[in-house]
Amino acid sequence: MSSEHLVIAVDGPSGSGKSSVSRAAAHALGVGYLDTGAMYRAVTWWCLEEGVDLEDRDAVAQAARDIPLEMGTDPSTPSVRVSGREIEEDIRTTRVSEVVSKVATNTSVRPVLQQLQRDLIAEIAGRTGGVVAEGRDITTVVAPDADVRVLLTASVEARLRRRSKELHGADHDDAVEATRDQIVRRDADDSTVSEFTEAAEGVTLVDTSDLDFEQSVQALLDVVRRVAPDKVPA
Ligand SMILES: Nc1ncnc2c1ncn2[C@@H]1O[C@H](COP(=O)(O)OP(=O)(O)OP(=O)(O)O)[C@@H](O)[C@H]1O
Ligand SMILES: Nc1ccn([C@H]2C[C@H](O)[C@@H](COP(=O)(O)O)O2)c(=O)n1
Repeated sequence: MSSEHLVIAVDGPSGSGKSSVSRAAAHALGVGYLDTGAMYRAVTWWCLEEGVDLEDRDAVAQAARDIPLEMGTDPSTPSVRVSGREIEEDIRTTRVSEVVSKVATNTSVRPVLQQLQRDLIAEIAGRTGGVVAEGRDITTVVAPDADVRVLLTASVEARLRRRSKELHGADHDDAVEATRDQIVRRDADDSTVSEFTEAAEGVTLVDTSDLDFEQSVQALLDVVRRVAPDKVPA
């Protein structure tokens, strides 16, 4: 990327650790953070609140244009606001998770949010000296010219175990099965509109299947320091 600021793009499948690892890396680097999945979730939440039919593609695209959305960009205090109301917790509920792919696979919505994400990436990077932006299409569509582009992945088994621990506090077989829809079905739906299973040209693959959380953060930071040493804040 031609700007003087450090732009890091991270994509990956559900439960790979994109959000938590990207947030920790942004914190370590002292730069801003953008969770683009939270933007699809916020539009979904707003449509449910406003009674917009998620099957009505044009109405949902209009909602994506109209939503009074404010994305928090401090990696230590994630925040998503709509009309001034904090909805960070509301957008993580099963009610939203179950249907968010309907919004994310709406090809009239995607260009609206993608442009908003490009604008936010430029604004955050200018304000904080850099940004880690994560999602499914950041390395390929939103910021293909980012300084550092990483596909953060992990095996389906590892991702199911992680999400299962997060949602159910356990990773025994029943809990893992209860989590399958959140990982496998959602990835299948989402991958119809974005490529996040294989690293595109120039994108570094980081497989965290056998890494713990701290090691995953370190692996991402290692790539950043190797690929863009001159832009890493002192
Ligand atoms: N390397 C790791 N080892 C163990 N647990 C991890 C690791 N990376 C992330 N986690 C944990 O896995 C869970 C899922 O991580 P996270 O929410 O960051 O994934 P994600 O890729 O952003 O998922 P989604 O796209 O569905 O939001 C979290 O509880 C997180 O703390
Ligand atoms: N750049 C992005 C970010 C997210 N999505 C989709 C994938 C999910 O269906 C939904 C929520 O994402 P999550 O919070 O689970 O990472 O949004 C996308 O299509 N493109």
